[in-house]
Amino acid sequence: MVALLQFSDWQRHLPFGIGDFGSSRSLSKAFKCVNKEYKTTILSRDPLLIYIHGFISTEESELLLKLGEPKFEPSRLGQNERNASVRSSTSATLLRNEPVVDCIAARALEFQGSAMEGVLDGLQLVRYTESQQYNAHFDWYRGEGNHDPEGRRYNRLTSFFVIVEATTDLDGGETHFPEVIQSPGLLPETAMDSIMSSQREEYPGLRVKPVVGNAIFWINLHPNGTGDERTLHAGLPVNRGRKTAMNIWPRVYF
Ligand SMILES: O=C(O)CCC(=O)C(=O)O
Ligand SMILES: [Fe+2]
Repeated sequence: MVALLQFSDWQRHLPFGIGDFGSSRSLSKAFKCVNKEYKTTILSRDPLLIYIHGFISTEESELLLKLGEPKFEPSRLGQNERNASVRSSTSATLLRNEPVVDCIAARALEFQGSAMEGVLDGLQLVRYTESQQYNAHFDWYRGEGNHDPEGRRYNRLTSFFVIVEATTDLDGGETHFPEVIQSPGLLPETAMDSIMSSQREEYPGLRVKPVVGNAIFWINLHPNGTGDERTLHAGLPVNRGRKTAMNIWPRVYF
């Protein structure tokens, strides 16, 4: 069943949503936010890592690309720093109040259930072309976490990494979790083949292939709020073609 999500439903989830609210001619004004159906596969129990099949529709990915297209600029590390040897991709910040963006944000919060205060970081597209990559890193902040403009302390509780574009010639560009070993018996080989790339000795661990519309979700923090080192991950170099994805990072406040 596909139900229409009312404006008030998803607005209620996003009381303090951050992001760029700047004005735009809403490209996605005619877009209808539906409760999209998707399927899930657990890739790892601990840390929890879930693969989501069909998290966004073709219409949604096309709209996201249209919105992001004019805005790609070299990706940052943290707030302002740039270092192409660590992260050589380009990024485009997506505007909030854009129906397709808010629809996907609401879907992400609904997926994780314990939506806390519904505040999201990210909401940006990240794009890799040939030889571009993002070295192994954590999405969570070390130490005390980060502070919002009101001085409240938070960290990134979870991560959604949603593939928005993967050209037909795309080679490489897997999301690699070197510390995650596939839980024995969790998945049949055949299911794994469609999600994982074949063995690449130089990258042991979990290598998730970029497939348009699908997403990876994981939990960044231990129950006591500290960062889980096992969530270390990288965007492996794209050897050929182009990959574009969307980051969503729901926060937890302390
Ligand atoms: O490109 C990838 O596969 C991962 C990107 C990533 O981890 C990030 O943007 O934080
Ligand atoms: Fe990341």
